[in-house]
Amino acid sequence: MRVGIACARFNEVITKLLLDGALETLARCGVRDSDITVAWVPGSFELPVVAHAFAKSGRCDAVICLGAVIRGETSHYDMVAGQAQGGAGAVSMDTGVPTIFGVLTTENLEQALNRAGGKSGNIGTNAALAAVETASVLAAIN
Ligand SMILES: O=c1[nH]c(NC[C@H](O)[C@H](O)[C@H](O)CO)c([N+](=O)[O-])c(=O)[nH]1
Repeated sequence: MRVGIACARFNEVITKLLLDGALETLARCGVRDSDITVAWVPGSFELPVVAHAFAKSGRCDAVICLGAVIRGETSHYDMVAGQAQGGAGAVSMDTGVPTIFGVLTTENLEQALNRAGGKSGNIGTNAALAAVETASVLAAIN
């Protein structure tokens, strides 16, 4: 299975933890390092365009978008989060390549840390599992 991961650098203290969780989970699922490509983008707003490139490349069976949008620190929270969510969904439907939304949208940094390997788990891990399962389902159908 080949996986493309688009990771936002904004709030990198969080997104690096999400990426670590995703990579560890993909390895546990048997995905080879050589079949994983990670691309860093400035922020979550840029995730969809890189996800689309991964999906259209023909070299990814699944794409994972990782980011952290924190309301307490931005006046355009809804726009950034909306673009990331809507964009990831559009890539999935436009290309047929499962594009997983692993973007945290939280009120504050503490909530984000709790969901990046803290007491609420790691959204990066969840996203990796969703990518592997959905790609497997599609492979069985197609
Ligand atoms: O990923 C994020 N990008 C953010 N902004 C940058 C945005 O994603 C774009 O990179 C930027 O608007 C340039 O297009 C955030 N805030 O503004 O706070 C944020 O919380 N998270």
